[in-house]
Parts: sequence; structure tokens; C-alpha cells
Amino acid sequence: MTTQRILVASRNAKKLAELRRVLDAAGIVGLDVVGLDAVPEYPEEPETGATFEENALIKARSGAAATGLVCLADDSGLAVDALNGMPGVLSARWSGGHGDDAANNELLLNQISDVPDERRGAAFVSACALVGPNGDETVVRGEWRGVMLRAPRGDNGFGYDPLFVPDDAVASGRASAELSASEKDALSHRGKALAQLVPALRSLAGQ
Ligand SMILES: O=P(O)(O)OP(=O)(O)OP(=O)(O)OC[C@H]1O[C@@H](n2cnc3c(O)ncnc32)[C@H](O)[C@@H]1O
Ligand SMILES: [Mg+2]
Repeated sequence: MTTQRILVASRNAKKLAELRRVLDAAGIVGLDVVGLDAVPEYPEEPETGATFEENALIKARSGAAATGLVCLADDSGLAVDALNGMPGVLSARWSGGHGDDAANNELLLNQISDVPDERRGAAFVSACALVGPNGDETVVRGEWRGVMLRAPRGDNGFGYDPLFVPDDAVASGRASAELSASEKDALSHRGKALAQLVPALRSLAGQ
């Protein structure tokens, strides 16, 4: 059986690790998952879309076009109800610098410090785009509802995980950053999005 190479186009090492984990857990035989470090550098397009779906497609299209590989990309973020869905697509650079989790978390907590408990709902959102060799495109979305804490808790995960307590009963009030990797994957926005791609990935792998 031939092995289908698939590029997972993310510069965020912790997100990349989650994407790999979920693909591994899906048990798809015949897929060789590679990251951006395994392919020659290519100019990456700015993530200027108005939606998670548009941004995921921007990333997956440019990865597929530059490498000729099937390409999977995730665009994700946290949508806070009291902020009308922000930080949303701006989540990675909410405080200005890209990917400064501590600064992003501090700013966001301050912005919602006056929001009462009953209005602290939020959702993590992930859009995952898969672009195939013939230009075929699939985009899926997963959401994970929860509430915003008033101070960070936990050391696992990344980004806004220490601020977010999932609604799921199995999380029993723990922050996302207090869940194990497999617990997060089973519940998360990213896990839900990728689960919808399993059939497309299986057919790519020739299964
Ligand atoms: O675009 P790539 O290279 O994949 O990496 P990135 O970190 O820039 O990723 P995004 O543009 O999709 O921005 C997503 C941001 O949303 C936040 N985020 C997304 N998923 C998250 C999760 O599972 N837990 C905590 N924060 C998350 C986190 O701040 C991310 O940096
Ligand atoms: Mg990004």
C-alpha cells in the first residue's frame, strides 16, 4: 500500500501536536503526517479572513499549492459572548504581539472583569480545511462551549486554555488547561472539527 503524505500547516507547535494526536487517535493507516518543518519554506499568506473558515482555507490552499501535498490547516480562537464573539479570528494577536499567550490572557481577563458570572459564556471554535491534490476542498467547524474564569488555572494545553471551563459535565469544573491531553481532545472544538474529516482522510489514505 502506498502512503499518502499530508502536510499539517501550522506554526503553533502545541496546536500542531494536538492536530497530530487527533489524527493518530483516529487510527487512519496509510497517512504520513508531516509538519511545515519537513517541507521547503514557502511564502505564507496573511490570515486576513473575516471568518475561521476563510482563514483555514487560506492556510490549507497555500500549503497545498506550494508543496503539491494534501494540506490540512486549522484556524481557531475563542469567541466570548460578552464581547460579541471577540477575540474571534484575532485570538492569536489580541494583545498586539502574535502568539503571546500570557499577554493575551491578561488583556482578555481585564476586559471582562466587570462581566457577572451569568454572562461569562464563551466558545472555542476551530475550522479545519483539507485541500486535496486536485483542488478539492473540505471545511468543517467544531465548537466547544464553556465559561470564562476570573484568573488562570492549569498548565496544560496552550493559549486561552487556563481561562476556560468547559460546560461538559465530565470536565467537572476543571479549566481546559487542567484536562489531560486525551480529555481535551475528546471534548474540544478541534477534536470535534477533525472528527468530521475522518471519512475524507480515510478515503485519501485509500481506506
Ligand atoms: O495559524 P497557525 O500557524 O496554525 O497558529 P496560530 O497560533 O496563529 O493559530 P490561529 O491563527 O488559528 O490562532 C488561534 C489562537 O486561538 C487560541 N486558541 C485556539 N485554539 C485553542 C485551544 O485549543 N486552546 C486555547 N487557545 C486556543 C490561541 O491563542 C491561538 O493562538
Ligand atoms: Mg495563525
